[in-house]
Amino acid sequence: MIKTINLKKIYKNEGIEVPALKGINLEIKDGEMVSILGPSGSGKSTLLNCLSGIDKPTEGKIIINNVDITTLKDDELTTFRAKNMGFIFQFFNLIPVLNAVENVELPLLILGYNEKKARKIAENILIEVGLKDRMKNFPNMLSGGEAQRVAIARALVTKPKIVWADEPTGALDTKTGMNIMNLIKELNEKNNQTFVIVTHDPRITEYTQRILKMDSGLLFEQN
Ligand SMILES: Nc1ncnc2c1ncn2[C@@H]1O[C@H](COP(=O)(O)OP(=O)(O)OP(=O)(O)O)[C@@H](O)[C@H]1O
Repeated sequence: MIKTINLKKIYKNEGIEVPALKGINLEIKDGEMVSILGPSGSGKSTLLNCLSGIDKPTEGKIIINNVDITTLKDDELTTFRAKNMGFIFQFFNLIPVLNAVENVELPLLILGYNEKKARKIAENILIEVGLKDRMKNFPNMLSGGEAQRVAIARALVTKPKIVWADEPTGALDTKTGMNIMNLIKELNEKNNQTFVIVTHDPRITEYTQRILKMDSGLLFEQN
């Protein structure tokens, strides 16, 4: 379970304070697929960055699988994230000098899997996302939809309990975006992983079980 207690984030820049999160209390159950919807500047990315340990909150607790991640030391947090979390970004964030299968196997190599085993697992997951014939393509030889499938495969390859997605369809045309959402939904149902998807696009929320609406650093829940 993911739980926050009175989560606050205040950015401080040259003496100016910007309160981006003003006390967020949320609970997301294991296996849930949730969207966080809100206008530009409402704090969605800040919330996702705090929940996923990319950024540190100013105040409050973030409890993930019974661990308050705000109390972890940097190296403990890095290990916790590598073991428990996967990330999907708007612009895919693939490594340009690695081909598709090399991008996907990288998280496994970082976790210490041997090369043969990592390659096999990466190939299987690329088949699962429909990219059997694109394994050796470099990112610049993939369409946007294919690149996002590779990124999804990379996010899921370590079988994380939680997958964070920041505008996963933001750089794609509508049809490709909907295909990606169908794939994410299918994987969520099959693997019972928690998906938290940040978006400003209400169409994306139709794929999720629950919508958490944000405005001005606060959360308004909707079922
Ligand atoms: N590094 C920063 N320093 C100062 N203020 C920041 C910083 N990052 C974000 N903010 C401010 O915090 C608020 C929330 O920003 P955030 O990026 O979380 O919103 P968002 O809902 O994700 O917006 P968008 O949909 O446009 O990405 C905004 O007012 C923004 O200007």
